Amino acid sequence: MSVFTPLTPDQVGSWLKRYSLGALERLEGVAEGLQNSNFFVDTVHGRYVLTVFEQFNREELPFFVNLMAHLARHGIPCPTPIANRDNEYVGEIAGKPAIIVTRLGGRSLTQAGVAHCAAIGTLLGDLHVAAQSCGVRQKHQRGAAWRRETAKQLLPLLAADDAALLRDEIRHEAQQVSGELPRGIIHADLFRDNVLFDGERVSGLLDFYFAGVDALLFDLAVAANDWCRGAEEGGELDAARTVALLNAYHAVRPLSEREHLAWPAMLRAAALRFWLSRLLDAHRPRTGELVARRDPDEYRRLLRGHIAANRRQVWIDPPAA
Ligand SMILES: Nc1ncnc2c1ncn2[C@@H]1O[C@H](COP(=O)(O)OP(=O)(O)O)[C@@H](O)[C@H]1O
Ligand SMILES: N[C@@H](CCOP(=O)(O)O)C(=O)O
Repeated sequence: MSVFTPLTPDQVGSWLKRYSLGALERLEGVAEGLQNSNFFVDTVHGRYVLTVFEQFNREELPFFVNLMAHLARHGIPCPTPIANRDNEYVGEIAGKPAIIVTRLGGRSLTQAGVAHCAAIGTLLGDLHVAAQSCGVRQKHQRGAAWRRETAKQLLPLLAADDAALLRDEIRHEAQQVSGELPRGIIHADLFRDNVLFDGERVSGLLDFYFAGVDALLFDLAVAANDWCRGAEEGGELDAARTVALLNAYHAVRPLSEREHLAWPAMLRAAALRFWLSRLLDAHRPRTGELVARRDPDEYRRLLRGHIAANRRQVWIDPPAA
C-alpha cells in the first residue's frame, strides 16, 4: 500500500480503545501497496496491521473481511480480522472505513525460485478449494466487463500502436469461452508483494481487495505472469517455474481439458488486466504521503510476449486431467 491518509499516534491510540488489543506502542506507515493506507500497529498485546480504505465504502467491506476470516479458519495463512468491542470488524478512522488484522511474519520476495512457485501453486489450489464453502460471494470487479469498459476510457488517450494492441486484445478476449470454465472465488492479485515467505514456506497471503467470483484459471494466470516471468525483457515465462506452479496447483485441484485449452488466452487476459489498471493509474495519478506506482510497459511487453508465443505455439501447457 501507500499512505494516502496519514494518521497520528493519538488518533490511532484513541481508536484502539474500541478494541481489546491494549494500548498503542508503535505506529508506522507502510510504503508498499497501491490501493489502501496501511499501518503497522504494535500494542502491548501483539502486532497488527491497520488498513484505512481509500476506495471502498463501508457496505463493500464485509465480503472481503468475511472471506479473510473464513480462509483463516480453513488454514489459509491470511490475516485474521479483529472484531471491536461491539463485535464489528469494520470501524472508522479519519472519516474512512478501517479494519485491523493480525500482522503475519515473513518477507515478500523480489525473486522467486522453483520451490517458491510450487508453494504458490499449492497455496492457490488450497485457497480455491477452501473458498468453495465461503458463505459470502461477489463478482470479480476486474473481470472481462471491467476490461472492456476501461479499454473504452483509455483508447482515446493512447498512442496509435498501443490503441491498436488494446483493441485487438479486447476483440481476442471476446472470442473466448471463459464462461464455461470452473468458477469460484479468486484472489485476483496474487503477486509476489502479496505473499510473505519464511524460507520456502508461505507465511502470509495478503490483500484480498480484488477478490471475487471469476474463472479459477484466471487466478493461476495472474500468478504465473508475476511469479514465473523470465528475466529477459520480453514476455516469456520461465519453463521450470511455470511447470512447478502448474503441477503443484494441479495436485490440489486438477485442471480440466477445457482449462488446458484456455490457458494461452487466460495468460493474455491476465496480462491485459494489469496493463489496463497500470495505464489508468498513470493517466489519473493519486496523491498521498507515500505513493507507490507500477510500470504499465512491463505488462504491455508481457502481453506482446504472450501474443508472439501464441503465434509460435510455445506455451508451457498446464497438465490436463
Ligand atoms: N497482515 C499483514 N501482515 C504483515 N504485513 C502486512 C499485512 N498486511 C499488509 N502488510 C504489508 O503491507 C503491504 C501492503 O499491503 P497490501 O494489503 O498489499 O496493501 P494494498 O491493499 O494497498 O495493496 C504488504 O506488501 C505487506 O508488506
Ligand atoms: N498487483 C497490481 C497492483 C495492485 O495493487 P496492490 O498493491 O493492491 O497489490 C500491479 O502490480 O499492478
